[in-house]
Amino acid sequence: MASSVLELQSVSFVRDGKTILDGIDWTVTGDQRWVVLGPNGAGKTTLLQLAAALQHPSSGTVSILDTTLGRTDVFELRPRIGFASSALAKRIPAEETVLNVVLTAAYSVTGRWNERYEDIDVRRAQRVLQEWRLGHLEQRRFGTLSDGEQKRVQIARAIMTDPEILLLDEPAASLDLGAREELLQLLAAYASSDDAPAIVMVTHHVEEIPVGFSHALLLTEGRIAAAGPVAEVLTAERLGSAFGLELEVVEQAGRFTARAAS
Ligand SMILES: Nc1ncnc2c1ncn2[C@@H]1O[C@H](COP(=O)(O)OP(=O)(O)OP(=O)(O)O)[C@@H](O)[C@H]1O
Repeated sequence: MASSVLELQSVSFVRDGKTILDGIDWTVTGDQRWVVLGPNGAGKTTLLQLAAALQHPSSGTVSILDTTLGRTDVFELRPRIGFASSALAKRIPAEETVLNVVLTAAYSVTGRWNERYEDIDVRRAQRVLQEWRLGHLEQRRFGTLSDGEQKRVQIARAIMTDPEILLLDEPAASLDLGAREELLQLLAAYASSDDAPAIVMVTHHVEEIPVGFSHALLLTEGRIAAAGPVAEVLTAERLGSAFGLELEVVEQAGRFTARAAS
């Protein structure tokens, strides 16, 4: 079995007297691709922020890539973690070129300013852009891209540093059908490659789970309702209970759909 890249033990997260996460025990190994699902406010984004070393737990331990939060320099740890979220994307300057948005990841900053980049970084950024079907856009300003293109740039940026774990917060949110399907195809291809890192993706919709994702975690009111292989977790009963309605869930060729039971 692959070794763990993320391990949460008895983790709770409290803010302003509100318990946002409670008693979370969760292990992710290098060969796993997880989807995290749950109703609005369940704590999914908070969970991802702990995994990204952007927050510390109120109690319990969070170990990321064999280092324990609170006992490590997060500035050394963060470049080993790929993270993409719409909150992070809002900090990307609209006038920055696509190539620079990806290149700056090498230094974990969101604008280009005065860093010097090696040719090898530029070549890697160009290769990653090609892989995410963005090669023709490398000199375009980030702010002029479509939502679908911007989402792909965010992922390209997150994987630029060759991370050991990739965390994606709602990568397909707000995309139209074509852009969503293109992104899911790219994510499925990336997730299936041998050298891909562990992946954790937060989403609201089972329709947004790429083919090949192996595990699912269902979060409700800050607690784990179910966690394990997708076939065991993404059942009508478990999803219905998490979202509080009777559901029909269909799996076909590795993709899922869910709707209210008639
Ligand atoms: N800093 C904070 N202080 C107080 N409450 C917070 C803080 N951050 C998050 N919360 C609350 O914690 C809960 C969980 O938030 P979180 O964003 O993690 O949930 P989520 O599952 O990602 O939600 P959504 O699906 O709506 O994006 C929400 O009720 C939110 O309002």
